[in-house]
Amino acid sequence: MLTLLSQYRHLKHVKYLYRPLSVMSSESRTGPDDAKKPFTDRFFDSAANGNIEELTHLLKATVIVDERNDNGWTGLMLASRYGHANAIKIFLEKGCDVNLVNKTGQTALDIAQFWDQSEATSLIMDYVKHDNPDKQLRNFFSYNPLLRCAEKRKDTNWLENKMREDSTKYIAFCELQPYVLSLPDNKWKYQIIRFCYSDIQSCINDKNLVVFLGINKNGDETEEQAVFAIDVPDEKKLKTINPDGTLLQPFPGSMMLEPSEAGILAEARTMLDWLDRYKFCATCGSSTSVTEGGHKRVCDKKECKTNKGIHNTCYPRTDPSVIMLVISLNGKKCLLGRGKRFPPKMYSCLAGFMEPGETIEDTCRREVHEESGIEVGRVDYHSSQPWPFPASLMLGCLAYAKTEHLKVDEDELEDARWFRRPELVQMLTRQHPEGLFVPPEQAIAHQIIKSWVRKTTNSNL
Ligand SMILES: NC(=O)C1=CN([C@@H]2O[C@H](COP(=O)(O)OP(=O)(O)OC[C@H]3O[C@@H](n4cnc5c(N)ncnc54)[C@H](O)[C@@H]3O)[C@@H](O)[C@H]2O)C=CC1
Ligand SMILES: [Mg+2]
Ligand SMILES: [Mg+2]
Ligand SMILES: [Mg+2]
Ligand SMILES: [Zn+2]
Repeated sequence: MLTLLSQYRHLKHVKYLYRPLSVMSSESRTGPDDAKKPFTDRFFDSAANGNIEELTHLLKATVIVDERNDNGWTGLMLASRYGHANAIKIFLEKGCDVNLVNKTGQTALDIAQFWDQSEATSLIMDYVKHDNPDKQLRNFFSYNPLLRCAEKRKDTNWLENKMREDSTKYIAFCELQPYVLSLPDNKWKYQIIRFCYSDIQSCINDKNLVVFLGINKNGDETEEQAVFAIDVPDEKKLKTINPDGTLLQPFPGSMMLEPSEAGILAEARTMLDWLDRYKFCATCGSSTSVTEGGHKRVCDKKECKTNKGIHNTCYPRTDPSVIMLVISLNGKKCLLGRGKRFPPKMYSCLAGFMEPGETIEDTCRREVHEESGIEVGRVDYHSSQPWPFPASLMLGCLAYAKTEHLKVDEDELEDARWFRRPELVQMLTRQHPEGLFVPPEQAIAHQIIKSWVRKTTNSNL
């Protein structure tokens, strides 16, 4: 009964977010005034009314497919609400983003299901399942477009020739910060500068750290553009080659790269950091030499144990860490904490490094208990994210609490609190009355929170 009531409250709430023309007076629906309406109003009306002709016309040049109204509704959401299958097909063909949520945290699929629009529901479900396997959530820093071509790393001749080829590109780092150009009036504010061998030649010497990142396939099978990362300790050298460049700070700088650029940064930064930190053999303390295009360090002492058999100390590190959204016993709240070094008013998922011999699930249980005193039962995997500061792999999970009483670890956290769903929506959309917010969409924490908010839209206010 309680669930039914809460669904009904929710229904009223959603219903009045958008009033389509079908519930407005007939005068406003047609007539000469219609043409004078702003394009976006006409766009939302045509989506809600299933006016295919107008929709197709507006989408041709005037309105973007993912345009949103004041309540965060897209055309796809409106077409789904009123079950206009033909309009939905147009949006899907145009490549709209089915993952967007409105200000109450609902996707178009949530809306179609909630309003029992079965054709709309199956159209969107089929699209997500079959037509678009790539639509599975991918986190920022994971869109590296390069083919790593690990088999080429041992081919010294190939690598040496590639390093000098005209088509080869270098991205340069100084103190682990990439050298970038700023892009005015662009959503992604920076682009990593690509240098040719002739540009960067003067910076290459025996001491430079250079990593073969991979091949950029340009569609043409014969043209294989290799991409290398190079550490140039002196920024002035880079300035003389390209005076317009600047070094990009990790935060928030790297969040302002296009996702594919951030993917390349993730590989390059972690590799250069590892090469720089692990100069000596971890087993015998001797010096080491870089091989395999920067992907391996071998001990210079022939008799060293690491030169017999395979040793993980010769290879780059990845430190697995868990990051989890803890869900309360009744499924209506979730737990977020404030790390001591967080920006003021930011709350995020709890996180922690894995320890040897632990499963992902056990690390989640241990870290949540250490940091908040909460006991966790079931743990479900969500998604992962490379986090190149310096070498973490974030394993995102949903963790279901067995207790609710908080005992915050004051060494690590400044605060930890249970938040209800409507408050999370405000935090995700930066509309919280106290100004509280969660990390930006580039962080896996944001994506885990958002997907929980979406999934629980209809049943758990
Ligand atoms: N992508 C994202 O949304 C987020 C990423 N993170 C990352 O998750 C990672 C783990 O989170 P924390 O809460 O800091 O972990 P944590 O809760 O395990 O505590 C950190 C402490 O663990 C120890 N530690 C154990 N193994 C370590 C290792 N391999 N490297 C460094 N310190 C280690 C150190 O004493 C350190 O101070 C961090 O790298 C952090 O940057 C954290 C929150 C959000
Ligand atoms: Mg932690
Ligand atoms: Mg911890
Ligand atoms: Mg820990
Ligand atoms: Zn050694």
